[in-house]
Amino acid sequence: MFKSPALGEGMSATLLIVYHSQSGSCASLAGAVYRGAREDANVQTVLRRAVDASIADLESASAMALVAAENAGHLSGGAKAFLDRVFYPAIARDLLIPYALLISAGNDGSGAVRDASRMLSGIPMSAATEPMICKGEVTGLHLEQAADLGRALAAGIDMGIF
Ligand SMILES: Cc1cc2nc3c(=O)[nH]c(=O)nc-3n(C[C@H](O)[C@H](O)[C@H](O)COP(=O)(O)O)c2cc1C
Repeated sequence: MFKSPALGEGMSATLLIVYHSQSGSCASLAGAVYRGAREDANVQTVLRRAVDASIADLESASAMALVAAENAGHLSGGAKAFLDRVFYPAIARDLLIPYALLISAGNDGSGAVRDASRMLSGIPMSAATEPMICKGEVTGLHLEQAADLGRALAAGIDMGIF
């Protein structure tokens, strides 16, 4: 792939993957996104737990993937806390970077998509892809789809689309 023409001098092409996981499901999906994205040598890929992710991580990212679960019909608390923390700082910095949502859910996921989309659109960040919802136990197919998401996001950054 080629170097993004959209990047200025000194800026890096970086995909930020932020995840919150209790049982390990979202962690394994985030890891698959990471592995897929890492295939593109022109793009730096940063994997952060939501509790550790900062506005500085977001500031240096060309795009973000948020991987989180649905809990009680809403975005999981750890992911919500991350968005709460960066919301005003991101607005202040005009961080209009594109994002992708990957939701792990027992049987629904729509509430988590609604919550995350609503908060991110308020910054306002734009959705780079349709939200991906993985229902039930994480399967090999889910992991492959997550890796494909990572590849697609990295390719978009590399080509200067994001
Ligand atoms: C407290 C709790 C509430 C949950 N609520 C929902 C829910 O409302 N809808 C749903 O589809 N799955 C629900 N689930 C299932 C989780 O979304 C699912 O197990 C997911 O894979 C958890 O990922 P994580 O452990 O990596 O955070 C819930 C799980 C827990 C522990």
